[in-house]
Amino acid sequence: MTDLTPAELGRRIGSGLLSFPVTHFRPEDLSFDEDAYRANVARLGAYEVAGLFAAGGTGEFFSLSPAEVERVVAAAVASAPAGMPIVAPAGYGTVTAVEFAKAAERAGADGLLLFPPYLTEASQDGLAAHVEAVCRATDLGVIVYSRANAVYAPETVARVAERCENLIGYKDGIGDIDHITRLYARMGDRLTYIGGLPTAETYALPFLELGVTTYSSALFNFAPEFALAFYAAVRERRREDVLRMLDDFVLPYTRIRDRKQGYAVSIVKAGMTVTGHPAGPVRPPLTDLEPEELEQLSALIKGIGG
Ligand SMILES: O=C([O-])C(=O)C[C@H](O)[C@@H](O)C(=O)[O-]
Repeated sequence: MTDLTPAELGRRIGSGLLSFPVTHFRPEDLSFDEDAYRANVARLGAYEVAGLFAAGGTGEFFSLSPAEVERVVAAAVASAPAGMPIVAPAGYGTVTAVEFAKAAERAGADGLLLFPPYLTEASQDGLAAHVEAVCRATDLGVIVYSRANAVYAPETVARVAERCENLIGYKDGIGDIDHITRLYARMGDRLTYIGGLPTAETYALPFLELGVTTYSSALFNFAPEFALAFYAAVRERRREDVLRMLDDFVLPYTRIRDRKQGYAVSIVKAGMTVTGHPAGPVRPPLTDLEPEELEQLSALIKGIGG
């Protein structure tokens, strides 16, 4: 059971960089490689991060069965250093999302990241009911991931936050300045705001001015020192340093990422391979990088000392 109240969890995760570990699969049959996953969580947990989001988007939540998600979250809880907040995923339709919330509690997680419902579009009233049902089913702090078919209007977030104290965070996967400004102006420090666009470093500095104090770093998986140095430069508003690191590494990296749909995750697993921390292939429907893309990535990573 978590020691953190939802409000404490919100403060903790807003105070530092967020780790979104990949999920390890065995090359021969794509089964979950728990030993390798645990070793990686222990390795990443030794760095100064504010929270670890197990089986998130980068952790291929969408390719795991509910039983696997629970196993991955329990493995993260068992292998991260004591006191590291662990956030578990919930997703798909409302009934399934509630089941994920229960499973997260069983597995010992400290909070929940609520992914968009599967497939269908929904009205703002429907989205509000979806989030409220999940919040009411758990004592854990809940962060909504606003993206794709679940873009939460500021009024919707405010309405649910008023009814559910454990709605503590808003993760943005849209990048609409107007939207974030309206939300922050309305909710201020009642929520923690997380940048959650692919390769979130790209937007970190301008987002900080909008109240978004942290972001989900997928790069942190294979370049933890670089990711932490980047985060420090953002928080200290060292603009020149941020721009240099964007130009040297982050933006060329996104050019490889943009070659195919789904590469935002595949390129992270490729980064693990080229830095000597293999996490296995991605599961379908994602596809792995081509050999020549792997070489380009390797050269880029060498350029930042990785
Ligand atoms: O759920 C997730 O893994 C994400 O939100 C996506 C990434 O961590 C994203 O922010 C990134 O690629 O930096």
